[in-house]
Amino acid sequence: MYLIETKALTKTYKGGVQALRGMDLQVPGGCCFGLLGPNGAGKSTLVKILLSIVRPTSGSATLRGIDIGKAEARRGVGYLPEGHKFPPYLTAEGVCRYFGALAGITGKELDRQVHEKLELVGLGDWKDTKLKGLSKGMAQRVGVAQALVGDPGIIFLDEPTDGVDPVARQGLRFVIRKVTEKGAVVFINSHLLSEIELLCDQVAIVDKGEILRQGTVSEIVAGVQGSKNLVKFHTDELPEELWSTLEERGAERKPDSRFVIEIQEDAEISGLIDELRAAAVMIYAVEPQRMNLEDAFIDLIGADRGLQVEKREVA
Ligand SMILES: Nc1ncnc2c1ncn2[C@@H]1O[C@H](COP(=O)(O)OP(=O)(O)OP(=O)(O)O)[C@@H](O)[C@H]1O
Repeated sequence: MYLIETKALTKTYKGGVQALRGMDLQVPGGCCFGLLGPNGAGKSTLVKILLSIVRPTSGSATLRGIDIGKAEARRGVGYLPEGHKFPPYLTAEGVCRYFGALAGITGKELDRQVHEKLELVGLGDWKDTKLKGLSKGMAQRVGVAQALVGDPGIIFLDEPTDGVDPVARQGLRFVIRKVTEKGAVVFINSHLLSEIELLCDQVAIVDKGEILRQGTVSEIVAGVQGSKNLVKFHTDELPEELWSTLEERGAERKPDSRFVIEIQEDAEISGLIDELRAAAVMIYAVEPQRMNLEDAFIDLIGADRGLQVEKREVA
């Protein structure tokens, strides 16, 4: 059973905007799932439908196998909205208590949950501070903590690292991993591709209300049109004769005694190293130049919009 599943989900807003055009999505448990797409792609609409904030026009969706039309589907669901505005007069603890109580948690269990989740996001010492006295990144961590109170099995986080500094961001990655290890799904909406690349086991790229591709980051990156397997070498100056043979095979000189060459298989790297060493050339570094999620995203969205997209240059 998938923890989140949608079938042919569509949404046409009043005025005729088709925000979703038949979305089929399956998200298993124990995974961090990233939803990526440009502005207006339909990401928030999808999350709002799953949380019953917006009604779909057609199609169906389930959370833990329960139809989203039933209130029961939302039991055990945590949510951090984008740009949340929790009352500034509440303390960090107050926010977590408020949302924990709304989820039906009471008494000692609420005390335990609130304490545990604030510690988890590194705000145990700030529990009595009012939100207006916390930095943006700290308030965001309070938002993550409240979404985790009650140990929900499905957690939606909209732009969770917005305003969070790099050290705290790493802390949040640790928190998310801990949660998914226990079998929960963390569903992330983010514009930060590098963050999604670090965090998510599964990614879906959406545009104009449709999923263009879904899979692991490496599966999505492997599908980039015209993606090349490039390797960058950093060596001593090459003898001219050797350079000529490499150039004939498509090698390209780069600054500071570096060159880049396309290979078909990783096994070719050893052969190249042997050739360089046979000519007594010192090798300082060999770096495969992998495409990243941003390249894949730009490639897919560009193709979807009929744009010619320049591939990233290897420096
Ligand atoms: N309440 C609404 N009424 C009419 N149109 C809407 C409404 N909400 C969203 N839309 C439109 O639906 C489309 C999808 O919007 P949505 O907010 O779901 O996209 P998004 O991918 O979350 O975008 P962003 O990254 O900018 O938040 C857009 O064209 C948007 O203008």
